[in-house]
Amino acid sequence: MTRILVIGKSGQMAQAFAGLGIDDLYCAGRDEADLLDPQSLEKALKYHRPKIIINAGAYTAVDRAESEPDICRALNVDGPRELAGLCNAYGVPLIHLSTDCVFDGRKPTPYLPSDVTCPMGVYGQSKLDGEEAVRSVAARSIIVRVSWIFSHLASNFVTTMLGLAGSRESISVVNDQFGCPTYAPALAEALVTISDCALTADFQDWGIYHLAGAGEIDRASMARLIFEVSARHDGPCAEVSGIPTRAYPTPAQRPLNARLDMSDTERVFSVSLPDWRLGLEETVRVLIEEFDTP
Ligand SMILES: NC(=O)C1=CN([C@@H]2O[C@H](COP(=O)(O)OP(=O)(O)OC[C@H]3O[C@@H](n4cnc5c(N)ncnc54)[C@H](OP(=O)(O)O)[C@@H]3O)[C@@H](O)[C@H]2O)C=CC1
Ligand SMILES: Cc1cn([C@H]2C[C@H](O)[C@@H](COP(=O)(O)OP(=O)(O)O[C@H]3O[C@@H](C)C(=O)[C@@H](O)[C@H]3O)O2)c(=O)[nH]c1=O
Ligand SMILES: [Mg+2]
Repeated sequence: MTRILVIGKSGQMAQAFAGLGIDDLYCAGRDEADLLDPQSLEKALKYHRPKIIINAGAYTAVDRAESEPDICRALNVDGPRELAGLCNAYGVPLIHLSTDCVFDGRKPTPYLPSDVTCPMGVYGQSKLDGEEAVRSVAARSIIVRVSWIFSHLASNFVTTMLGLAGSRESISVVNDQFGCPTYAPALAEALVTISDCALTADFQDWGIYHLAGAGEIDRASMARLIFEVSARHDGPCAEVSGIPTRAYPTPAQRPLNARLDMSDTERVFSVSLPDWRLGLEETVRVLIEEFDTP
């Protein structure tokens, strides 16, 4: 029996869910549940008859989205809308993941779920439109905005930094983008707790929530910490020189302030994530073991 059906199999969060080793949690890859093919979604829903669905499928290439808006919107807006419609029809609540990129980062303090959104790029706009599509279609949905996910499971800022250090002595990294890094396995565990809460008979608190690792940092300091941990494990290291975002132009702009206020999530679900640095230790240790294994 499938209690929790996760949309996604090979992605970072999907792998983190699979890694929890929960018997009645099933991760469906796009061969089985394709966000671009509503019929396959319905087939998966009918087959697994889940109590709840977590959508971990998405288009996540922030820069590439600027030149591929159609596929980005198909995956982040149209797919979630179809999924939400099916969840409604079959009476299944939906947990949908979103991002700090729905904000423009101008707020000086951490963002509340109720703060005004203003995405700065195609990815952020698509995630915001996806949130609205899900909320308007599914009577029982929880949008969880997360940020700066990392792990040993897929490409992310930590793997990028360690990879670059293999061939460079010094790396320039932006020091004016602040956020809350989030360890994928800890996030997956917390999302299962949120699912369990949502499945209790008297749960009514559907809506938008924020969830990210405890502790905030800028990207350059995060890179330095990555190399500090790596040095302790005899892994690759590089000097980090902090630069302003305007000196590192990218196709898509990221919010300078990506920090999320998680107090609603703590209050409603009694869930919070541990300090992200604990996850960094584990991530770097495993990655270096993998480098060293012939
Ligand atoms: N990574 C980050 O830093 C952040 C991510 N998020 C959000 O978290 C969620 C998970 O992100 P993450 O795990 O990092 O993303 P990944 O890019 O690692 O994984 C993307 C997932 O999307 C799935 N997918 C792609 N195309 C389709 C399709 N046609 N049908 C079904 N599934 C498809 C992939 O499926 P398959 O398994 O079949 O390959 C894969 O599992 C997303 O909603 C993202 O927006 C929010 C903030 C930060
Ligand atoms: C590789 C590199 C990046 N950077 C900057 C670019 C960018 O502003 C920042 C982070 O780069 P990345 O491309 O790794 O991270 P990015 O893919 O933008 O991460 C985002 O992904 C999406 C999916 C989200 O939803 C966000 O929460 C966020 O996690 O670091 C440097 O300054 N120097 C470098 O050498
Ligand atoms: Mg990226």
